[in-house]
Amino acid sequence: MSAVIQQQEHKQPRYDRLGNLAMVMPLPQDDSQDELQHALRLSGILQTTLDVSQLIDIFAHEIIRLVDYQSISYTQDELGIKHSIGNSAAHSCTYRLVVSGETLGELVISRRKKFTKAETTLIETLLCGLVYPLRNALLYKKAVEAAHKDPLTGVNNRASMDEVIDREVNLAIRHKTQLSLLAMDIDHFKKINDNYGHAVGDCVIKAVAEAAKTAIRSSDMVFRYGGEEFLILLSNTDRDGATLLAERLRQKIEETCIICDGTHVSTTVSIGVTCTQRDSETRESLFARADAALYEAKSGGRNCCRYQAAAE
Ligand SMILES: Nc1nc2c(ncn2[C@@H]2O[C@H](COP(=O)(O)OP(=O)(O)OP(=O)(O)O)[C@@H](O)[C@H]2O)c(=O)[nH]1
Repeated sequence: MSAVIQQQEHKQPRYDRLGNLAMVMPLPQDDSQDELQHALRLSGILQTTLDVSQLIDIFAHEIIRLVDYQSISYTQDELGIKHSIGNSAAHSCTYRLVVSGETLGELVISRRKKFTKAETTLIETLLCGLVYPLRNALLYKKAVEAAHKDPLTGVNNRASMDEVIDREVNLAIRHKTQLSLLAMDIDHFKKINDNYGHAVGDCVIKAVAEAAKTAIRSSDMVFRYGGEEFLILLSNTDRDGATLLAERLRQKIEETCIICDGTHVSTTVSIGVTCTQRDSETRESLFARADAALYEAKSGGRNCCRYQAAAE
């Protein structure tokens, strides 16, 4: 196994106090104008997208003409971004990208041959062309995520459900697969608020969301649809699969001891289940059946799951 040699570790590009691009990195006396031109040109090309992965792809594609490398990988932990191009090699330069005190992530460039001083200087100058477009792309990604996420639980919000449901129903009809919908509601949640206070109520909502997130596959989606109501969309899942998952989730929540600021709380949920059955299926028909099934579960004593099929 070959050792990875950190040729530059956690090297941060420097900026003047105004964040002036031309002043970002100290340029060598020779060829400095050329390098600056490359960075400015690169920056212009990179301004054309707000997609982080695409940005790294363009950066990688552009710099290969100037610096030979085997791989480039970019990681941004906060947004869970990991994007790699090529296979990593023995020698690497690692850069922690920082703008105005804000960390944008880490970029690693590697190759079999050691990088020369002139090459690392060039890479650092080129990175100046990347950081501002990258910061804009990350800000955009954060804003888009915030618009689609419920701030309390981190799961998708109602607006997000409204955006995806039609597409998912249409896909299921077109591909003749089954889409299942679970409507899950916390039982007697008002009592939890009344007995323990809203902070504990919020903590219970978070715990239920977490249980739902961990119970589903990565292709499935959880949405907080109302105060203590969640919708779960299961693609490629038929009645048997959906009722099995619903029952497993119900049991898991029943068995979980939720600890909120030292207070131990237990709770249960009722779940209504339905799935797409015919080509005329719409979001309205699916929602109506999931709702009716949830109502049946509530009136059937709560802490249970019910399935509602489409009328013949
Ligand atoms: N803590 C907290 N409470 C919320 C939130 N959203 C809604 N609620 C409360 O959730 C409660 C829901 O009460 P109900 O609709 O009567 O339902 P329930 O008590 O769960 O009764 P069943 O659904 O019939 O089992 C209300 O008291 C709302 O104020 C929230 O974000 N946080």
